[in-house]
Amino acid sequence: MPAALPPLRDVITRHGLSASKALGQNFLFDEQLLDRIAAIPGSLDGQQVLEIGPGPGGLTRALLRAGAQVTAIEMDRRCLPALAELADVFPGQLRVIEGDATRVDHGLTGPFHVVANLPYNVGTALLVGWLGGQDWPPQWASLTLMFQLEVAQRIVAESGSDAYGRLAILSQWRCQARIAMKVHRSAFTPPPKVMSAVIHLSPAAMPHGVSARVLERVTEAAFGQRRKMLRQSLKGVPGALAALESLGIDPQRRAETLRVDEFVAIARELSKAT
Ligand SMILES: C[S@@+](CC[C@H](N)C(=O)[O-])C[C@H]1O[C@@H](n2cnc3c(N)ncnc32)[C@H](O)[C@@H]1O
Repeated sequence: MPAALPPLRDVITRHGLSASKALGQNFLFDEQLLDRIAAIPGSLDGQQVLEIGPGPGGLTRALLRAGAQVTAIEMDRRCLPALAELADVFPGQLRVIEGDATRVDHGLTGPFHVVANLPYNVGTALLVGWLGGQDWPPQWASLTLMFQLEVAQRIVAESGSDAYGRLAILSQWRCQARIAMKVHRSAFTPPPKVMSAVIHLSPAAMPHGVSARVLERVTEAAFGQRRKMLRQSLKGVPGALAALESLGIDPQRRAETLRVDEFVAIARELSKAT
């Protein structure tokens, strides 16, 4: 059992880690809450975990306590001494990479879980990156990510709702996506203006014969003009109107009324031609 760790507030004070707004820093100090987040992917004992933005290491501690082998990417070099202390307490379990997670290579091979209290300014871009690409199943075994509640609701939204759009389709067409936990703004230091939620995604079977790139193109066009009828919004996508006709999808419908499987069917028709 590792030595007792100092309270996170002391770590912040000792290392002078005043929260930077530019780096999206809202820290979590409640260790019970952090342990509950680390438990969302299931047992992490001996599993590889990629953490983005460990900051002073609150969530990192919880992952290490759960027995994970953690690779953590942090952009703020002020946090590195605090993370080095954590690495000493959990020998051989923590590897820290200094850099921008949207650019650096994590170097992980084999399946890994992603667990992160993401910086809000880069969270959606990272998620879209993890969800993309033709290779499926992906390298990651699950994604457990903190988002603003409003973004989390867009990820799990069903067709017909205001939150439904591109992010819902990219998240749901070959993943199981759910909101695992809502987190009150007061849990963070400093508290952000909005509520948060942890989403959990795990890879599901990839629908047959569908190009991920084509699906992305179709959803981008359809939701680029979400209030317009499909016959208007999809006009610029070659073959899309013919695909609607052959699938019996009324071109007078609007994007937000189409279910995920209907978007997948359109992309499959178009993928035949590419
Ligand atoms: C919301 S804070 C979370 C901190 C800590 N994980 C916690 O739960 O208390 C986001 C963290 O991501 C870091 N960060 C911001 N942009 C980053 C980027 N592009 N790549 C890596 N880390 C980044 C920030 O410095 C900060 O430590």
